[in-house]
Amino acid sequence: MAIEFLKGHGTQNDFVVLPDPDGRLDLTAGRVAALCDRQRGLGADGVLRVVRSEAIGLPAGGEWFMDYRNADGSIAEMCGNGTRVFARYLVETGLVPQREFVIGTRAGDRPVVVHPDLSVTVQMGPAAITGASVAIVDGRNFSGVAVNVGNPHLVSVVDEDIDELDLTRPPRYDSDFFPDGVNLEFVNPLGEQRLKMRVYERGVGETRACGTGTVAAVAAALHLAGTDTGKSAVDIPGGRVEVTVERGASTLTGPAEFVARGELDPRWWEQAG
Ligand SMILES: N[C@@H](CCC[C@H](N)C(=O)O)C(=O)O
Repeated sequence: MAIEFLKGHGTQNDFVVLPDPDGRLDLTAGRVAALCDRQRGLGADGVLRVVRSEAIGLPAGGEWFMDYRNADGSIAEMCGNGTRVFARYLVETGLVPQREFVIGTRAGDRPVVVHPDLSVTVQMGPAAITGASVAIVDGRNFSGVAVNVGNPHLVSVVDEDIDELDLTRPPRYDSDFFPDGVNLEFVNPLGEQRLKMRVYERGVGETRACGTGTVAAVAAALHLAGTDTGKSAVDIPGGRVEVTVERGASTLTGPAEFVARGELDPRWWEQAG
């Protein structure tokens, strides 16, 4: 069986997209890790399997389910940048005839709009403040706001330039507070309605963007300012996204790009399993 793939990214958070409408692929953690490996595979921060919701018996309001996996093979509830890439794929291939529709994810249904310039807005659901904790980078403590955007985040707004932080090694965090792991964001406010952010993603490492992370960052910054409603541009190493947060809802708008498409070598796929 030929296995098609596409390579795409959202603000340089990059993904291997695997079209699998009928849910036939045996997508093991080993295969995901091999696909995402930048030396022995295609290289990516994660895998987006495009599967019909009914084909895998998962509850979803939309016809299509985004089966997202992190580069280490672990499963995550949600991926904001991936949802934009996923939405553009469905529209450009004609699998979805309209530009406003719903994508199923493990965090729930996510309505999307694919704009004429092919940027995408995702309704990201609630960004819930769940407490406070600490991230430790290079032995230094950074207090943070815990935010759940379907997946867990800890956002530290820091005084020093985030470009100076050494994120080559995993920051530490309180695993009692985050028993399933956490995505760690470090943020500099850049004035009115603008933030700069770096992220160390659960299951991946430092990435050039994280959509759920940018929503968490804006929600945390608003929370620290004593409010729960607002909007902000967020500059990440891979570009810029726009985020709105209100009570019980949030949106993420940004680009979605495709780089390549091809077929996996079936022998490589077998060995990778
Ligand atoms: N890059 C994604 C988030 C992917 C999942 C995350 N690493 C997790 O484990 O929760 C995004 O754009 O939101």
